[in-house]
Amino acid sequence: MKNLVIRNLSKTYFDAYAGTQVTAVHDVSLSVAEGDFISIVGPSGCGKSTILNLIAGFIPHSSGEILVGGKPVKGPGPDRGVVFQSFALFPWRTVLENVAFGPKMRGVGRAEREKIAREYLALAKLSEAAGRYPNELSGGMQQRVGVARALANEPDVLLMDEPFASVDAQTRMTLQEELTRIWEAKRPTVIFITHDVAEAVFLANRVVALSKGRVLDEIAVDLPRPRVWDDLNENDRFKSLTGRVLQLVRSA
Ligand SMILES: Nc1ncnc2c1ncn2[C@@H]1O[C@H](COP(=O)(O)OP(=O)(O)OP(=O)(O)O)[C@@H](O)[C@H]1O
Repeated sequence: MKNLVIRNLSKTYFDAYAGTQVTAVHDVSLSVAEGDFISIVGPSGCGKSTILNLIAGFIPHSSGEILVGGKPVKGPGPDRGVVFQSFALFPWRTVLENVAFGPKMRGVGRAEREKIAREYLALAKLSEAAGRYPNELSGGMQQRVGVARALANEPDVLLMDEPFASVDAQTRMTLQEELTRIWEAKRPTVIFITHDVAEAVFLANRVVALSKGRVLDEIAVDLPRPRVWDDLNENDRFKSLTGRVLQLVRSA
C-alpha cells in the first residue's frame, strides 16, 4: 500500500457538441495516507468520476500532479485497482479465475494465484461460489467478486466508483458492512466515489465534499469500527455527520 497525493489538479474537457471547454475538476488538492479510507461525495456532474479516472490514469490531467507513493501517475497501472458500478467480470471465466486473473497477468504461477484468489474469495464470503460463472450469481455477489478481484492484485490504491449503486438497498447495506470489514482486515488505501452521503460517512475515515469540480470541505469521520448499520442508524454522531455533509453539498 502507498499514499496518494493530489496537488492543484485540474481537468478541462473539450465539449465537441457545444464547441466549448468544460472545467470538470478545478484546482483540487488532496492527501490520502497509506491505509486510509476516504469518500468523495457530491451531486451528479461535480467531477467525481473525472477525479477517479485521472487517478486511475485513464485520462490525462490538464494541470497539477497526482503522486502514488511519490511517483507521478502517467497512465493506468497495476498499482491502482478500480471497481466500477458495472461489474465488468469475464463471463467466460469462473469466479475463481476472475479473481486470479490479475495475479495471472503478473506472471504468478497457477497454484500460487489460486491460493491468493481463494484467500480473497474467503474474505468476501464467496468461497462456495468459486467454481460458478458470473451469470449464475446475484448482482450483489458479482460486485463482491469485483471487489475481491481488485484486491487480489494487491494494488497500492483501490479506486471505487459508485460500486454499489446498482444493487438493491438491502444488499447495498450488506456490501457496505463487508467492505468496511475487508478494509479493516487488509487496510488498502481506498478512494470511494459516491453521491450517497450516508454511504460516504458510513465507510470512510474522511469525507471530501465536492461541488462544481472544487473541494468544498473535508470532514473527519470519528465513528468507531467495526461499523454496522444496526448500530449507526440510531447513532447521534452518525446523524450529525451525515447532516453536516448533506448541508455542505446542498448549499453549494
Ligand atoms: N468526456 C467528456 N467530455 C466533455 N465533458 C465531460 C466529459 N466527461 C465529463 N464531462 C463533464 O465534466 C463534468 C463532470 O463530470 P463527471 O462525470 O466527472 O461528474 P460526476 O460527479 O462523476 O457525475 P455523476 O455522479 O453523474 O457520474 C460534467 O459537467 C460533465 O458533463
